[in-house]
Amino acid sequence: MRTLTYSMTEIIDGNRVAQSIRDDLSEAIDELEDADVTPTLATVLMSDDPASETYVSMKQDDCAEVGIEAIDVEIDPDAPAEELFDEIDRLNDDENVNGILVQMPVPDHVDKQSVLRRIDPAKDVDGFHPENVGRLVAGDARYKPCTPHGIQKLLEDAGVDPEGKDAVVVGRSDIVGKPMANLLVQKAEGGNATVTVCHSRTDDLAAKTREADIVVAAAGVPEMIDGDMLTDGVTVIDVGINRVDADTEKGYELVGDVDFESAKEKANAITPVPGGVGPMTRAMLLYNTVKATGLQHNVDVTLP
Ligand SMILES: Nc1nc(=O)c2c([nH]1)NC[C@@H]1CN(c3ccc(C(=O)N[C@@H](CCC(=O)O)C(=O)O)cc3)C=[N+]21
Repeated sequence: MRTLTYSMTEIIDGNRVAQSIRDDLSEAIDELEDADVTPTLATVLMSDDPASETYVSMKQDDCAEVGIEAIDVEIDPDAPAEELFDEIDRLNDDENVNGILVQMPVPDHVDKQSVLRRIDPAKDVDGFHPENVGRLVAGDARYKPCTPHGIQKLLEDAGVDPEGKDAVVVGRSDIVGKPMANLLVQKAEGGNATVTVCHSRTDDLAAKTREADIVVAAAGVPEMIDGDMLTDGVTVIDVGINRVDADTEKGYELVGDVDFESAKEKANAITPVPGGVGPMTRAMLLYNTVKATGLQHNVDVTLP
């Protein structure tokens, strides 16, 4: 008897999952409207980097789609840091503003940690303020950082429960790697994994990733994880959004931290770039903005 085996790899559609989050946010937004409150997000851009400009404008479009009011603040990247701090203070004091996002990176002459500390933690919809980081680590998160939270939603959608699994996070950034590892290890839904955090000083990365049931690639190095570094049946989450020069209309193409074609041969499920994690990051920003608005106005909102 011959056994025919074949495997189907699920391509996890971040655009679809993000759309369903946006749709499901309408319930909470209606509940806020019933209380005469329109959730409002202020984005602050102090950069002329085209990628940053693109991301901020996408966030504004997302807000318009779901009925969140967007306030768009731009600061000359050559202006003194005080100008940014004054703007943050003004937004902190503005009762109509529920969420504040200062697009990273800020210019070199602006101290990033001071920016993160300056934002009212109640309006810190990125979840980057030390108070919110502390609460996350303590297992009492208020605003989960958008990218790791979005990844939890993608895993859930793909039917991958991290509980009991070996998860390898590649990258130790404050905005993705560290909070991702924290969420995956926590004794909570979407957590309970055994987590290894790898980074640029890791000895024999491939030996670690080959042991993983779930790999989250967030190192910011184009296509650094390939199929040879993975085991059969792995779930691969690619956080990379590297712009590499290419002969396209825009002059670049987006490449993940994962070599998609070879990784797909091993994976049971994998996120593409674009159309994977990126749209989820934006959807969870809307989620946090709605959550923030509910908290600030004592409205018990129904979140997806
Ligand atoms: N305070 C702050 N908060 C952030 O959340 C933040 C930040 N600063 N600085 C930069 C990074 C990057 N980031 C992205 C979000 C969505 C996409 C995204 O939607 N990407 C699309 C494609 C985008 C394109 O076509 O260029 C996709 O992957 O399908 C990308 C990148 C948020 N960030």
